[in-house]
Amino acid sequence: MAPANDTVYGVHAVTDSLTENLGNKLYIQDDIRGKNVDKLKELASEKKVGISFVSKDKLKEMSDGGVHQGFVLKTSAYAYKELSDLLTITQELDNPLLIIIDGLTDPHNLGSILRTADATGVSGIIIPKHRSVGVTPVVVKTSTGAVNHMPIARVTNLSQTLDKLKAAGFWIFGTDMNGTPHHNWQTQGKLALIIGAEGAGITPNIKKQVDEMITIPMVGHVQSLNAGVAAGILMYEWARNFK
Ligand SMILES: C[S@@+](CC[C@H](N)C(=O)[O-])C[C@H]1O[C@@H](n2cnc3c(N)ncnc32)[C@H](O)[C@@H]1O
Repeated sequence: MAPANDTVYGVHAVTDSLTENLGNKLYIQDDIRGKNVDKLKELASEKKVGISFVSKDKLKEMSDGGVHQGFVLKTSAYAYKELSDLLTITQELDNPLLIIIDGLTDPHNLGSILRTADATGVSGIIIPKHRSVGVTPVVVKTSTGAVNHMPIARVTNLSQTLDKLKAAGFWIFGTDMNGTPHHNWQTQGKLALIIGAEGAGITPNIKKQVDEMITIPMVGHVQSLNAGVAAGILMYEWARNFK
């Protein structure tokens, strides 16, 4: 089941959907210029959404005759789960692992995390609505189908989500370069593991809420691992205790 494509059009709707990381492809009327074009081109590029320039008639057809103002966006209509669904799924499990994504923007990294999550028996993924990639066609493709088997919840407030997970008995683990070596990670119980953004890592206020930081020791010259690779190593570290 690939995410169905929906269409939104008009400057405001397109801006909102792009900002919410729901855009798949932006279509711009080929003969218009101005600050809206510049703004939406910049936003699409920031969100890694492709752009095509098409005729006014083509846009009219795509928007079903609606007032498109020169902009049509194809969006992902992936059916996200609620946090409560993930809590229900994990309720009866002794040692579930949830992966929490804090600000990843590269769809290849999210797709790769979904693929390994499925392979290792992770119970679900939590991604923030803002400042993070959602389930786009690239994510679907990179996950090689895992997206269809992995419950993914999108949450508005990651900090409140961590509070709810703690109240449900989860231990919250963060990941960076200054924590407990991953081979000493105590993986019994209900676990949630946070993976940080490609550039900045885990946001400081989220770090304050974790029970413990976990590190994959490194001996070479680079500062950190790719987020998808780090997540993969840690999911296998967790899985080897239970599978
Ligand atoms: C490219 S790293 C971000 C590096 C960032 N400058 C920092 O200081 O955290 C992206 C994410 O991958 C994970 N990661 C990368 N290398 C890691 C390592 N050696 N140990 C644990 N997690 C790691 C963390 O979740 C990190 O937030």
